Amino acid sequence: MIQFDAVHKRFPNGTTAVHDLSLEMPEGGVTVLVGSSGCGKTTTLRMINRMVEPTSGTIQVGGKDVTRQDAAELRRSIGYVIQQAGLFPHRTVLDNIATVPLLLGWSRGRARARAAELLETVGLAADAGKRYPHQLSGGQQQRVGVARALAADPPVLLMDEPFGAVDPVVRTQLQDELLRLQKELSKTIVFVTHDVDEAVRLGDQIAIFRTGGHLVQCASPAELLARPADDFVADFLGAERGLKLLSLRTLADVPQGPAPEGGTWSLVLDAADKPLHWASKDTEIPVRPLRDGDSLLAALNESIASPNGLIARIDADGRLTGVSSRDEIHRHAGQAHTEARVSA
Ligand SMILES: Nc1ncnc2c1ncn2[C@@H]1O[C@H](COP(=O)(O)OP(=O)(O)OP(=O)(O)O)[C@@H](O)[C@H]1O
Repeated sequence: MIQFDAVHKRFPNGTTAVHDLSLEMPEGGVTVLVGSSGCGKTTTLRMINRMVEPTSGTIQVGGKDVTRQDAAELRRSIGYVIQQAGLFPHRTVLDNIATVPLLLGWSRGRARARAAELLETVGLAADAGKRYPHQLSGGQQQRVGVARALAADPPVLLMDEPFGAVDPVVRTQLQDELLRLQKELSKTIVFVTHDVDEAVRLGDQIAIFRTGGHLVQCASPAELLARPADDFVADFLGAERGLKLLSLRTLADVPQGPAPEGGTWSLVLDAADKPLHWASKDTEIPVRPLRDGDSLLAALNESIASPNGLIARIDADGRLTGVSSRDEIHRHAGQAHTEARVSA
């Protein structure tokens, strides 16, 4: 666990970057720091590994005051990922990943074997290890950045806008990868972003800051979306925060029935029972079938796009299990909102 107690940071030029911050970041969870530009997110992050020293207050990692530890040693025990990966341009990918293990005194062979293993963990082909950073795409470089941060298996990872410089499709892939990795590794992650959707997707808790380094609210995504503490938080989350809340709920509880027969639209399946499209007498409309783990938001979206308001549901193998109606999805969406408001 990372614990901030009454932490204040004032830079020599008089700027207060962080104001009286008390915050707990739970072990094995993802804490996302969001807020407008200049509100103190990066400063907060960098105080954890002592790249910035607090003016007053205490920060503990795993129960130990960071200011009582050797700064270089502390940094080696905490993974750090930044925007555009920050890789060493003249070292191969493998050597980049092996940096911290080598600093920790591992043998070259062991460090390289670990680096090769991590390449696979972050979804890169083995031959990427021999290349130099500029020979990789932005998304691949970010993956190397994550691998490098994980190399010495640190319990804590600090990630400062790690996916800020890649296009939206790659960004979603990198978020998926991080969620997959986190399921396996359960690191204590502190993640800075400007993007509310990214925060909602990745965070176990989200801390919202406003200018002057003031923490306004820290809560789970569902709690925050259902009960923003004030207008600043509500505005920050955006007008569609109701829809964002639906992105956190799955389709699993929405009932399903058999696909209709004999109506205007019928669902056409292939030989393996996989939905292909909706068909009427003279038109075919594409279908995007959904699984139980897909979100209510995706279901609502698909039910609006569907010509008869029905969505096709499939199992893990892609076979049709049934259909659900727009009304049913709508009813569950409303229920999800009420529950979130009551339990928040
Ligand atoms: N070394 C420094 N000296 C003086 N002021 C600084 C220094 N570093 C940051 N600041 C100021 O402290 C405030 C907080 O900066 P910080 O980088 O933590 O904000 P941020 O929320 O991460 O911003 P962004 O989202 O734009 O990256 C800003 O006003 C910034 O200008």
